[in-house]
Amino acid sequence: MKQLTLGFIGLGLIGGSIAKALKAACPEISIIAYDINGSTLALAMEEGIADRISSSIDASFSACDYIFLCAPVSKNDENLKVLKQFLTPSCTLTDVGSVKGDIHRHIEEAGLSGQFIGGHPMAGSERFGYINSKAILLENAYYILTPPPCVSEKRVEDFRQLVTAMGAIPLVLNDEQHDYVTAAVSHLPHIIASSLVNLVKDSDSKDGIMKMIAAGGFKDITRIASSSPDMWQQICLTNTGNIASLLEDYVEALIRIKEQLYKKDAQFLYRFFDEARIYRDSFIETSSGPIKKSYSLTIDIADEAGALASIATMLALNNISIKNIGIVHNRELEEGALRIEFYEEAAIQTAREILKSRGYVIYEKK
Ligand SMILES: NC(=O)c1ccc[n+]([C@@H]2O[C@H](COP(=O)([O-])OP(=O)(O)OC[C@H]3O[C@@H](n4cnc5c(N)ncnc54)[C@H](O)[C@@H]3O)[C@@H](O)[C@H]2O)c1
Ligand SMILES: O=C(O)C(=O)C[C@]1(C(=O)O)C=C[C@@H](O)C=C1
Repeated sequence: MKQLTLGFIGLGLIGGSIAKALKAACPEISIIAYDINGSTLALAMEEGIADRISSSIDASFSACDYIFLCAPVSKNDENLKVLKQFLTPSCTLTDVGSVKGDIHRHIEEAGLSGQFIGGHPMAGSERFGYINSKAILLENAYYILTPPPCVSEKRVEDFRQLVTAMGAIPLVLNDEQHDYVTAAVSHLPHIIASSLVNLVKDSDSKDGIMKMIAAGGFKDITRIASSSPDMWQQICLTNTGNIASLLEDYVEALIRIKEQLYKKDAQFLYRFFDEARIYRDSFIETSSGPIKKSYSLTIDIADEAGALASIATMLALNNISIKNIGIVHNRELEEGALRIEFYEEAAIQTAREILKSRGYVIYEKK
């Protein structure tokens, strides 16, 4: 890949992950970054991810072959107004927003459709900020591209190659298709997760027994309820029509289930769970899709001060990044159990060896 210059306006979870993935794949790439958070920029420089940082959107962005708009969606519009004067015609402008209709409208109003390709990596996390960004976040994730019809095929093809270099899988859709499908598989699920958490919060007893015993099922389906409320507020305010329409279908489906539940309709209930099981299982078979394998193990730890810290330190000293770590309360073991999740296969393998050599008993799901 020719020596490209990339600009990032906003270098948080997604901007940071893209920058890290591209820098790892093509170290010759040069990156200019602007973010309102000065410490983010300083860290990106220190880590060698940014080659230049800017305290504003200025003429340094004129050198860019690609500019990624990765600030929160409401800020992208303001940034675009300032950036426009520094854009050269050859530069491809892209964004990473979770909703595409709005940005496409703003780009058209700005007369920039010919050099814009909407982008949306279907990968993320409930965490945010540069500090949580990881090159691996994009690996094998679908990365949706929404080029306006007037964009040249060459520009789309070049951008596809850049997305492939990140380790992601490019998929071209139009902005309307994008907003409908993501409403179904991303936006509505976030509303469902948060409403379920709120239901449990409102139904729990004073001593929080529901919260205490909530196990894998509840935690699996509600992880995303920990996501940024700012981001999800923006998504709901910009993809309102699609989300509301799917929400209506979903409410109707829930009402049907409630009716059959009262009727104790055994056949309906079996079919309901069975159809969902078959369809859900078919997702896992698409192994290169965005559903990532989870690399986690559970170990026994003594119930004593510092036990968790010493394991975290031991792994950090061996350059192993931990994705998640926490005490597991819902298992039969007598002592405490610690579940550790890693980002990749190589990390779990090394961790397994280190922990075994220190005498830890390891449990892993087959
Ligand atoms: N989080 C996810 O799971 C996910 C996944 C795919 C796409 N997205 C989309 O990516 C976009 C960014 O989300 P994120 O998760 O990276 O958020 P983030 O909060 O991690 O990052 C946003 C970054 O923008 C910076 N910023 C804020 N205001 C700014 C401004 N006016 N100018 C320049 N920088 C500014 C922040 O300091 C931060 O570093 C959102 O539009 C979101 O829809 C998020
Ligand atoms: O994995 C998560 O935490 C996510 O919520 C990621 C997720 C999604 O819904 O799948 C969230 C929003 C994005 O626009 C794309 C991906």
